[in-house]
Amino acid sequence: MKVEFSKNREFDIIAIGRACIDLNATEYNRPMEETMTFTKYVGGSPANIAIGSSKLGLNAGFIGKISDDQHGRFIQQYMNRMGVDTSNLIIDKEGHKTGLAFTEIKSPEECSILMYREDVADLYLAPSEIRESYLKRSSILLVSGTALSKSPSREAVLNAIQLAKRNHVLVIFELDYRPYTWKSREETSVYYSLVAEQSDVILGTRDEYDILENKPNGKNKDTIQYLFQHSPGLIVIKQGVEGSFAYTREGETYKGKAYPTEVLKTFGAGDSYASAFLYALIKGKGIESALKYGSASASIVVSKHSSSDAMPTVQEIEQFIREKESPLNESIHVKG
Ligand SMILES: Nc1ncnc2c1ncn2[C@@H]1O[C@H](COP(=O)(O)OP(=O)(O)O)[C@@H](O)[C@H]1O
Ligand SMILES: O=C(O)C[C@@H](O)[C@H](O)C(=O)COP(=O)(O)O
Repeated sequence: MKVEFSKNREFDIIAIGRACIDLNATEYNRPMEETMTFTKYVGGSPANIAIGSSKLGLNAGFIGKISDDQHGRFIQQYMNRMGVDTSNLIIDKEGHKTGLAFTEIKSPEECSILMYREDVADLYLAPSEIRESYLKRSSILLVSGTALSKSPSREAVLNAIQLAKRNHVLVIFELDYRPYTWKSREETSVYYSLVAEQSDVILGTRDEYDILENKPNGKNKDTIQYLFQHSPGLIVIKQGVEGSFAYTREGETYKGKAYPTEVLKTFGAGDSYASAFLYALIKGKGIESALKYGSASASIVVSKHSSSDAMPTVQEIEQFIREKESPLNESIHVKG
C-alpha cells in the first residue's frame, strides 16, 4: 500500500497544537526534589514533530498560540531558526502563559514529566484563527490529541480537520495522550474516536489506543477492525522497546523493531519517531522503511538530552540504520 499525498504543495506538513517549553533535568539519576538545574528547550509534541520534520529537510509549518512574553518569543525564534514557518503561530493577547514541562530523569528506565498547564495559551487557539488559505498549501495536517482536551482549541482543531479534508490535505492523528489535560476517560474517548474516524493515518502507543477505545488491554486486531470501518488507511501502533506495528486497510501488517541503544531518558521517542516515519512516507520509501526511519530516529533521541534539539538529520538516521543492520553488528549483538 502506498500513502498518496497531494503533490506540489508548498508545505509537506503543517502541525497544529501546542508549542511549549521543556525544562529537562541536567542532573541525571535523581528525583525532581533533588534536581537543582534544568536546561531549556522548545517542547510540545506537535512542535517537536514540526521541528523534527524540518530538520529532515521537509517544509514544515505550525498552527498554534503562544504567550506574549519572553517564553513565547523564545519558542517563535527557535522554530524560525529551525526552518519551521511560524506565520500562523498566533500571539495570545489575553495574558495566557506558555506551558512548561519539567522532566525528571531518575534512571534511563524511570523518567517522568511534571507539566504546568493551567490556563495555557495553546488551548486558547480559536476556530476563527484557522486559515483555510494556509492549510491548503500543505500535503499533511498533523493533529495532536492533547489539543482536543479543551475548548476553544478543540473546536479550532475540528475546524482545521474539516478544512483539511475539503482541500485534500492528508489528516494524520498523533494520539499524544496526556492524562492530566483531560476531565474523564469518557470525554477523551469521545473526542479521540471522533477525530480518529476522520483521519487518514493514526500514530499512537498501544495504551493510547486503549484510551481512544475506552477499554483496557485492547488487542491490535480489534482496534484495526474498528478503525478500518472509517477513514484511516494506515494505523501505527507503537509498543516501546518491543517495536511497532503498521497495519494497512488492504490487510498488510508490518513489524518494526526498536534499535537498542544507550538510553539517557525515555521521552522524546514518540515525536522523533513520528517525524522520521512521516518523512519516509512522504519521500515514497514505503512502510517497511518508514518503520525503520521512525525507530532509528527515536533510538537516536532517547540517547540524547532533549526532544526537539536532538532531532536527527537524514544522514544521521541513514548512517544509524546502516550500522544497526550490518551483519557485523548483528553478530556482535548476538554474541554479546
Ligand atoms: N528504550 C528505547 N530504546 C530504543 N528505542 C526506543 C526505546 N523506547 C522507544 N523506542 C522507539 O521509539 C518508538 C516509540 O516509542 P513509544 O515509547 O512506544 O512511544 P511514545 O514515546 O510515544 O510513548 C518505539 O516503537 C521504538 O522504536
Ligand atoms: O509534549 C510535551 O509537551 C512534552 C515534550 O516536549 C517532551 O519532550 C515529551 O514528553 C516528548 O515525549 P514523546 O511524546 O515521548 O515524544
